[in-house]
Amino acid sequence: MLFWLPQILTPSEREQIVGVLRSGQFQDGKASAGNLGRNQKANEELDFRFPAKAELDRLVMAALARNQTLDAAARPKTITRPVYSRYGVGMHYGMHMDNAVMGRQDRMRIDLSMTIFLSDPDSYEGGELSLETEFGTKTAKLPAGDAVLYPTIYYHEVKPILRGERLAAVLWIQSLVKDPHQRNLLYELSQAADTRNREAPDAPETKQLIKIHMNLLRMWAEN
Ligand SMILES: O=C(O)CCC(=O)C(=O)O
Ligand SMILES: [Fe+2]
Repeated sequence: MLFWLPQILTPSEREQIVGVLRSGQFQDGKASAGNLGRNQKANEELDFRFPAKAELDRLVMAALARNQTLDAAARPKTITRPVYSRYGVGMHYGMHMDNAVMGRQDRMRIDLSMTIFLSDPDSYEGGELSLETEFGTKTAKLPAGDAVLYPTIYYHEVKPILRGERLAAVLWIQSLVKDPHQRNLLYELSQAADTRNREAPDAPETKQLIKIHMNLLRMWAEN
């Protein structure tokens, strides 16, 4: 399941990030690519040593932490720091698989990938994120401040930029629930439980839904 998370960043947060990126030091994205992605990757990324990056990371992490859809859809255990990428005209990231495991000392399994779109989609041409799913090719080119969240099980690419510039923040998540199917069932169940809890908080089936949701999550969550 692919999730569209509208306005995960407020307009002012997005502007703050873009403002810092305007004066940022970028380096060749190949530096951070795994072996699998290096040849496909033609973009630039904010230097991880750039002093203002820590402040941006805090801002993004706080935005992720308050997003309830993300919590229900991903059940995050660990979230990487964001990579801030810049694609100018002609840049792209060809078809690749993201690494299944990241980190050196603190290794984490990668279950979900996320792109937060930072540029107004009208300001650049091309630059769609395109995913090869079991339901065919799905593309995302979202309004600035919106994010797409997807299980890291698909080949995907960023199409070449034909005009303008595409800024994005990308990050990866280890979930408490590693099986995408179980995660999706829990997401739907939490939706149903929330809806019934709003409509009929005292109904017996509301209690039942909440109980099943909690106990399935307990059964499937691994720490
Ligand atoms: O920028 C994007 O939308 C995705 C980038 C990507 O696939 C990656 O960094 O692995
Ligand atoms: Fe990727």
